[in-house]
Amino acid sequence: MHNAIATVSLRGTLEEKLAAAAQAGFQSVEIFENDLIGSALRPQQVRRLMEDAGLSCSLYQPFRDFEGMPGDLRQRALDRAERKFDVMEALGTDRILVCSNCSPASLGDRQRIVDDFRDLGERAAKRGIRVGYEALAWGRHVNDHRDVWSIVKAVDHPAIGIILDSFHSLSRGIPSESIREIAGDKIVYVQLADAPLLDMDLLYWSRHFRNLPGQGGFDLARYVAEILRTGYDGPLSLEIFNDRFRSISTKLIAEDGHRSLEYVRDAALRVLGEPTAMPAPQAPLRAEFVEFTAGTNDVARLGDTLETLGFARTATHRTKKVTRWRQGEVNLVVNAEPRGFAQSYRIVHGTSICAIGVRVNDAQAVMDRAAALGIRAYRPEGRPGRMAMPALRGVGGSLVYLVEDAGAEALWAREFEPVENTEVSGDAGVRGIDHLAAVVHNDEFLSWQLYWRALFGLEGRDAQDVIDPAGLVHSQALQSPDGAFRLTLNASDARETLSSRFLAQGLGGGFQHVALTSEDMVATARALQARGAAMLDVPANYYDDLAARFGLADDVVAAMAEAHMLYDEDFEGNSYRQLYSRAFDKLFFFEFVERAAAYVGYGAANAGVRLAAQNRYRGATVGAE
Ligand SMILES: O=C(O)c1ccc(O)c(O)c1
Ligand SMILES: [Mg+2]
Repeated sequence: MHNAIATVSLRGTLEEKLAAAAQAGFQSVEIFENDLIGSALRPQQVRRLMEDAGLSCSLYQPFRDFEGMPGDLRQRALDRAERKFDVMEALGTDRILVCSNCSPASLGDRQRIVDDFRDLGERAAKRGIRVGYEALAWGRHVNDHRDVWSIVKAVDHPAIGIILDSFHSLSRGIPSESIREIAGDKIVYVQLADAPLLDMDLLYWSRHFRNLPGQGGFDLARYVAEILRTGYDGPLSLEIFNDRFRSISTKLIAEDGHRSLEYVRDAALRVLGEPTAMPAPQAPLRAEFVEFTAGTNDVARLGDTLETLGFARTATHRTKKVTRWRQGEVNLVVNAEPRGFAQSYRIVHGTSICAIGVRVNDAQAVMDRAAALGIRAYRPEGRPGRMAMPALRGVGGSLVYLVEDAGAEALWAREFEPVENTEVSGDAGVRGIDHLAAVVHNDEFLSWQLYWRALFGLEGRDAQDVIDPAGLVHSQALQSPDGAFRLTLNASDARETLSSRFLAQGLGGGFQHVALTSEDMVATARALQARGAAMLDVPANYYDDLAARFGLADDVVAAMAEAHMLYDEDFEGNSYRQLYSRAFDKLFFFEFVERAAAYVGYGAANAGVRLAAQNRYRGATVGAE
């Protein structure tokens, strides 16, 4: 059992694809026919390249429109197969994929199909080749792996078996339990792909939208578990047709691909209750802190902003220029160190969120799982000094610190000296952190989903397309199963959306806002107003529409308008109330939310209104207009 990847999954020349696959740790590749045909390298040269890189060739594919051809076309198909066997010999592979026939000329007659495969099996056996038959979801007569299995059984030839491809099975909703019928030694090869759940023509969906296990909506853990249950121990291979993958970093996709296979194998073994090579994913218990990096000139200004939002400076770091701000259970850390990670991050991104801390039960187990998934730990370069807690590389170069639950309070006490006589003039009613929102490059949007899902077992919730006045923004929410830790990822191809401006101004992806919980949004709004917090204006039209949509009483709507509050309700009447602060240097802002326990969204219906409001402040600075 090893990790493989089809060359079609990666961008670049065949040489680049092979180099990236080897570098990322794959043991073998599927040579996709078009990649060979378009290459200046002869098959023998490709073989040498693979050997030099430590790769084997586990499959040649696809061989199209073979079975059930009428008249002369039948012999032509068999002759064509012999030519491909020659190529395979030169490439050094003994497995070929025959995908089910899509030709309008093909006949669906079962006996003919069985006879054709028996003929092909005889020819393949003479050359030491195994043929795998794959049901394309849009095959003309055969489009279901259960049909393929019944044909393979009828052919009953040692050189003929089945190839399973998760996309074709799961896009048609074929139950994974059906794999139990298949004999493990008749599975010639396994291809894996995930995909977003779209209501779309199967061929178009498959050719453009496949993605890596852990990036889409299929239950691949169960699919792979059923395959392992048959005793199959051949390669698990990625076959990803994705428009974006064709244009973005080969290295990124190869590395993410390898991670996705480690992740899905681990998840499948867990489904089976079998031992695995890495610790189980641990969902964060909560976001423990958010760390801001601020230059000396910005520290006071940021502090003033935090005070208007109801935070109090409660402690200073014992040895560093770092302060701890609190409100309710929320910890914000402001790092003004003149050297080190926070300072480096500040040089690149400006005063911004440079790290988050997540509370977990067992930090070492998270670090071990990260290592098994190829996620890099952070270790300060050149300054091997003590680190208060372990950290991992996260979005856009920011860090994810791990705070162990059992020692969390002791850690704070050890690192920070309480500030005496803090003037606490009441807060804004904030209790905790509802969610963190990150903006990432569109090219890395799927990469970050995989990171959080594979490492922490977060679950993907509804994807939303949000309308910014300057273009479309894709948003994907991820959360721990119990909702105690929530994250949204946002990305946009349009050049001037708020997300894209954040990326341009901050030179890369990162956390853009922190959503804080309140149990009484009206009181929070009043407290914020009293403290002089700069809040986002919401247009009157919004409130007219709100009254109409939810049938709210005039005085309720008037109170919301007065508070600049956004409101949403799900179909069961569970409510969500939101307020937004103005952005600090246009780089980050705060949201305040009051979430009914059963409300699972993020006020997507309000996002367009919020983005339009933020768009109106373009060019202006807080307090200047
Ligand atoms: O889209 C296709 O034609 C195609 C070809 C080969 C495959 O293995 C596959 O899954 C799809
Ligand atoms: Mg396939």
